[in-house]
Amino acid sequence: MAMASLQLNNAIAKPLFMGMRPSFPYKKNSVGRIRCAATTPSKRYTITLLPGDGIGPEVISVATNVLKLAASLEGIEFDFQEMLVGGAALDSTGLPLPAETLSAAKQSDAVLLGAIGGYKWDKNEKHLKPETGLLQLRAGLQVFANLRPATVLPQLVDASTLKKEVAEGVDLMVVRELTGGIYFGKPRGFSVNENGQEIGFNTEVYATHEIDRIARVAFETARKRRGKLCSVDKANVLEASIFWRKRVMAIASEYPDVELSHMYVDNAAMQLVRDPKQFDTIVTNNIFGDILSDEASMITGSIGMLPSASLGESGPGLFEPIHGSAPDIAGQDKANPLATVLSAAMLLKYGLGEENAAKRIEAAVLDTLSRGYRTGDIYSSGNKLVGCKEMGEEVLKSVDSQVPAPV
Ligand SMILES: NC(=O)C1=CN([C@@H]2O[C@H](COP(=O)(O)OP(=O)(O)OC[C@H]3O[C@@H](n4cnc5c(N)ncnc54)[C@H](O)[C@@H]3O)[C@@H](O)[C@H]2O)C=CC1
Ligand SMILES: CC(C)CC(=O)C(=O)O
Ligand SMILES: [Mg+2]
Repeated sequence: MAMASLQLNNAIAKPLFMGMRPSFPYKKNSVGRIRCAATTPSKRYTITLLPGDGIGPEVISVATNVLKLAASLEGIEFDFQEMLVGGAALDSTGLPLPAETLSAAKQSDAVLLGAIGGYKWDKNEKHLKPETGLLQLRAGLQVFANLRPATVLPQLVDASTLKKEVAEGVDLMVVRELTGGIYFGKPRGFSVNENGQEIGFNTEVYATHEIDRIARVAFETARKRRGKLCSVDKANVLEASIFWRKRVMAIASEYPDVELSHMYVDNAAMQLVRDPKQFDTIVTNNIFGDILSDEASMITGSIGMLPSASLGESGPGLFEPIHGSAPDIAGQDKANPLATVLSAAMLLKYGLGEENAAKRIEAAVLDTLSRGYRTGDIYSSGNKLVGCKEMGEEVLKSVDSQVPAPV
């Protein structure tokens, strides 16, 4: 648990995911030409692995190998404990988040998750859905700040669905509130209204402290980036958004150096594809952040490229790709593992404070892409089409061959 309580401070004290920026100063070299000398292992961390469902186990297997190798080159060792979550946990234990999984996660230094969910469990009652297990995990770890960086890598400009001149150079960060809002609000449920009609309902609710703490994370994040924060809400319609905006404006007085703007979520969805370069840091609630980050991922080429870090005030962070279990491609070796590999880099950097090992992974991903390897979701002609496993093997080769990144 050594570094765990430092996570949020660490995350907001440093430029978030600067390593993904095209200007990242790493030394690219041909695979196999240079072999880094391993240092003597001196640090040991416990990592809880939660592969989950669908493509989850495929991408976790790749990311774990990359994590191990990159860390070992920095003298870091891991004790991995693999636990059940989601549909896999339901099938084995009858619960989407068994108590022993949460307990193991809480006691570890960081948690790396693949994805949960699948057709098999879609008709389950709410409390027996894989998704409920994920929400319980996030709430149980109290990881309220979900950082989702969307960076268009120079190697992948052609993979973007947007025109080159629109996509090129995009580097934004979505700061999503993760443990409140409509995904958790009460009352919720099914009922019958006064006309005898069946209804389903949820509640979007935020308390002062929930908005204040995510706003502070977002202001700190923006301060370390390009100093611009856009708060996205629906304050023209929703009381919860009117309150959100009021609190964000109140917290803004603590950050006079950060330029704050506000945008309605429908406009934000449109602006993201019209002119994404206008955004630096976006702060928004749980559901809007979920949706807008999926949209932002496509600017970068694929949802298979976007990592995330979920951090709290103390305790281990949760690191996961932003995508789901992709049942349509599960078990076919088609998944892009890079979002999970990059989530492992975020784990090292923000979860453990092991920035050099994180840089090794980020540099290896860039190197692998520079060498032309592409999974189907980011493929464009002239490149080498590979599956999930082969992409993982190529990233490992790049990790193995890198000059250590500068501190
Ligand atoms: N954090 C999590 O574990 C999440 C779980 N889910 C769950 O996942 C299941 C499927 O949900 P969907 O709405 O289909 O979202 P999804 O993100 O799983 O898939 C959407 C589309 O993107 C593709 N895709 C996703 N990840 C990819 C990757 N790494 N490489 C290549 N292609 C990739 C899929 O093949 C699919 O066509 C559902 O049960 C859902 O509840 C959804 C989102 C997040
Ligand atoms: C599966 C949901 C619980 C959440 C989701 O889609 C996400 O966090 O990206
Ligand atoms: Mg989502």
